[in-house]
Parts: sequence; C-alpha cells; structure tokens
Amino acid sequence: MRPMKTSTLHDPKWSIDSLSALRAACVALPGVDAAAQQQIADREAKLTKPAGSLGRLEELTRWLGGWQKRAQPQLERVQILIFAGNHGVVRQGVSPWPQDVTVQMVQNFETGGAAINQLARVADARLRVVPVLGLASTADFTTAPAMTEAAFLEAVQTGYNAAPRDCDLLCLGEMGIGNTTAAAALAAGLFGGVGADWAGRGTGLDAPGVAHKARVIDAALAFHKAEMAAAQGASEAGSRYAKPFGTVTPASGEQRVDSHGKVSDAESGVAGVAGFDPLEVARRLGGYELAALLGAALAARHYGIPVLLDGFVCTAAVAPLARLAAGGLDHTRLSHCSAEAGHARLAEKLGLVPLLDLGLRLGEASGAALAVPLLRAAMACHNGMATFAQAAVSGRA
Ligand SMILES: Cc1cc2ncn([C@H]3O[C@H](COP(=O)(O)O)[C@@H](O)[C@H]3O)c2cc1C
Ligand SMILES: O=C(O)c1cccnc1
Repeated sequence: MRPMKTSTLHDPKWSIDSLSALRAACVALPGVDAAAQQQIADREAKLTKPAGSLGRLEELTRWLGGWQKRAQPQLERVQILIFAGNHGVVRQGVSPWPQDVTVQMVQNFETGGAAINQLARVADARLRVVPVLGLASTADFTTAPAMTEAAFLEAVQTGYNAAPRDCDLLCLGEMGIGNTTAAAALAAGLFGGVGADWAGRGTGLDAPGVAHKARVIDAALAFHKAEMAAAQGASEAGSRYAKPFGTVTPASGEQRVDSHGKVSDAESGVAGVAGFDPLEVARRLGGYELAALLGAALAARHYGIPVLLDGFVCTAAVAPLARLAAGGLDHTRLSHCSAEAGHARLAEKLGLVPLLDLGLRLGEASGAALAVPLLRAAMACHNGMATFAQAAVSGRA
C-alpha cells in the first residue's frame, strides 16, 4: 500500500499499488444481504398474482434489493459510466475505423450527440464519460503486453475511483476503437479457444476482415503463451497459476481432472481454473478502458451497488472477477446479448443470462441503459402492488 495519489480516491485506506494487492481485493468480496432478500421473497409471495408469474422480474427485484441492502429497492440515482481507451492493436487493421474516432466520440458524448445520450435520458440516468490515461494508446499486444503493470493498475484505480458510492445502480459501458479485438483476445486468454471462436465483426468488418482479426488474436495468444510459459519456468514450482493459457481450457460443459484426480466443472469460475493469472492476462491482452471497467465493477461490489453490464467488451473486461472468485460477478446482471459473435459464448461461460436480445452491437452502455426501464418496472410491481389481504382477493383454493 502506498499513500493516496489523489483526493478523489473514495477510500483513503485503499490504493491499488500491486497486482497482488488487486488480487487480494478481488477475492475479499462482500456478499449479498440475505435478510433483505428474504423480506422481498416474503412480500412477493403475498402480491396479487400467481406465484412466479412475473418471471425474471421477481428475481431482478431480489437481486436489486439484496445488493442495495433494502427490502424496498429503489432506483432514484442511476449512474452510467463509460470508460474510453485506445488500442495499439488497431495498427494490425482489426477495425474499419481510425483510432481518432475514440476521442471524437468522447466529445460527442460530452455534447450529447451519441446514442447513449438519448438512452440515458430515457432511462433517467446520469451519464459520465471517463477517458482513461488521457486516451493514451496501449501497446500492440501481438508483440508486447498491452500495458505495463503500473499503467494497468492505474487504469484499474481510475475505474475504481470513478464508481460513485451513493448510487442505486451502476451501468457500465465503453468506447475504444479496436476494443472488440482486445475483448476477444482476453476472452480467449481466460476461457481458451482460438481467435475464430471469439472474433466478430465489431464495427463492421466483412468476413475476410473477421478472419484477419482472428489471425491477429491467434498471433497474440501465441506470443503471450510463450512469454508466460517462460515466466512460469522461471517462477517457483507449484505456483497457483503454473500452467500456460491458450487452447488448454476444455470447451463449455466439459469437466477437467486435476493432478489429484479431482474432477471439477470447467465453468466453475474459480481462480486459476485454466492455469493462469486472470489479472496478468487482462494486463497483457486487455486495454485501459477494460481495466477501468474491472476496477469500477470491483468498487461497486465493495460498496454494495448492483451493476448492469453492457455488451461483449464490457463482459470480457469484468470476466477476470469471475475467474478470481466464485460468485465474483454475483452483483452484476447482463443487460443484453450483443450481436458481436463471441458474446453469447462468453455469457454462457460466465453463467450470465442476458435480459434483452435486440441485436445491438454498439457498446457505449447502450444495452445497459435500455435494461434500466425493465428494472424500474420490476421494482414498481414489487413495491407498488397490493397484497391479497389489502385487495381482498381470495388466495388459492
Ligand atoms: C462512430 C462509432 C461510435 C461508437 N460507439 C461505440 N462504438 C463501439 O465500437 C468500438 C469497437 O469496435 P471495433 O473493435 O470494431 O473498433 C468501440 O469503440 C465500441 O464502443 C463505436 C464505434 C464507432 C465507429
Ligand atoms: O458488444 C459490444 O460490446 C460491442 C459490439 C460492437 C462494437 N462495440 C462493442
């Protein structure tokens, strides 16, 4: 721990100054308020409708109240946070758009011209855009780690500091030309598979463009696999993450057998399952805005704020939390299934079931903002409906 760097740090006692401090914070996670959830379930059972008839809306109310620690959840202060970052890998021709569009869209967010400005208004949410590390570009991760350890930690801290303590719901999103390539590489690094399993059209690549993107991701995976294997050879034997990543993770639903013959579910989401450090993979293959998203999701967990995740990029960015601790994403819900090719697969790996499926492929927290009215509807039913006794409606015969 080092002294606080800026006065904006929410908790002056906590500063992310090493990967091991971050890792420790990622596994020291507060749980849900089970008593509030029980109160919500008890009231839900008395409302004038057949039990369970509001389907997932009922679970959403329990989720909101459980993390807000309120038997009557509220959505008065909804905050949307967009983190923006630039990506060195764009020089490999993985996006049809130039890097300049990142800063131009940040300006567009500020002046109210983007899709998310309209969706935030409809959702009655506050919108804040955070350019991470001054929109400096990461390194091209086909030939180097995307970020130094110090810059990765600074980006995580930026996200952690940006999360407000005093909101009822946090919606996360991103802007960064090239970031669907970083997200796909990160997903492959965390869950196995090759580039073609995770690469999608992004902002509009054609089929040959997607094939090229997949090859770029494969080159990055090969580079980092070799580097991590070398580092592993140099590190002490028996290390918790002492296996290289890449294509070693079993496919969805398969089981693995550890060196003690113990069989476990490949999707259990427990640290080191695929044999590598998820934070090191995020440093090597992610990006500054992805690291900030991880920090913001972590802060929200520490503060007890429920989080709506956006699309493929946002989901990949926070996935290390699920890899480091079982239940690491329990305070989140996936707002929608993006049309980006890898998103359904990633959601399945994480056990996240999207709330909406609208064919969006935008990012900017657009899907998260669109799911806010759904949460408001769930909450309005729970808080506002009459009970059988109040409405003098007969119970079941
Ligand atoms: C005008 C414009 C607005 C956007 N808003 C979000 N994205 C989205 O597209 C980018 C990722 O796609 P890729 O990996 O193919 O570059 C991210 O910035 C993401 O937020 C946009 C992209 C563009 C061009
Ligand atoms: O789903 C996403 O996050 C996404 C898809 C396309 C472009 N940008 C982001």
